[in-house]
Amino acid sequence: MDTPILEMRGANVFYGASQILFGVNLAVQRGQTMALLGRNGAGKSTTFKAIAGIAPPRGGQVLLSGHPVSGQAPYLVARAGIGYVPEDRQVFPEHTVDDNLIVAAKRGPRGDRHWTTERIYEVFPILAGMRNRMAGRLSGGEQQMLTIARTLMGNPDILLLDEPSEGLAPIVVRAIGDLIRQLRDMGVTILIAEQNMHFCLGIATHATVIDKGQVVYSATIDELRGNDAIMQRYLAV
Ligand SMILES: Nc1ncnc2c1ncn2[C@@H]1O[C@H](COP(=O)(O)OP(=O)(O)OP(=O)(O)O)[C@@H](O)[C@H]1O
Repeated sequence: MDTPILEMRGANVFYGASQILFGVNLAVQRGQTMALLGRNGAGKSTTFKAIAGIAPPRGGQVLLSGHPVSGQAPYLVARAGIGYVPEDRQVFPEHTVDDNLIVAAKRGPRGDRHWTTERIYEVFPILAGMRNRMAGRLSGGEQQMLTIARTLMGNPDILLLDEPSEGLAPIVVRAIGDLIRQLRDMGVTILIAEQNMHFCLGIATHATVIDKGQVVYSATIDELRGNDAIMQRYLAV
């Protein structure tokens, strides 16, 4: 197998004295859409924070294309190629959609500039029609699209999406799902944390299941779909 774009090896993460992650291993290959699934409180967001450098592991490593990034400040991790979209949608509310995108524009880790505002507007036509609108006036779903678009403007090697469907109406969840599928089909490498397994079944190529801070299963999405025992036990379907 090729060197994974993103690898977490034996990560132990603590908040103060409480250990939250216990030796988490995770590997995402180029072009995969990996779902990190688990119940509320299982440790999905903490895994993302550990990767992004916000909650650095006390043991273990995070590697990007084989190079260690753990221990680096979050802005350096971002610059190395990890595009993290946190759960709370962070847009600049008093700035236009266009400005939100422009301020996020950055060459990728190897100087590539694949994502431009023009390219974003082709892939996110809904944002194109709102380019002069204040971001704070967008709906929750539109803000979610804008945060994903802004992160792509940094030309990352991998996109980390933390619960992109959370708090959105079913029709909006479908639109976000279509968008992520489109990015997947364009070859964008994605790691997506979700409680909503059904959302991920139609999007992801691979799945890793986390429970009480430990990885309990990792396989292709089709294998997960055929494994009732895992779904019943850890995903409460
Ligand atoms: N800042 C913090 N301080 C202490 N404990 C925390 C903190 N943030 C999260 N936790 C605890 O860590 C555990 C894992 O939380 P985490 O947010 O990673 O789970 P999650 O799988 O992302 O769930 P959710 O879907 O609720 O976000 C939970 O028990 C949570 O209460």
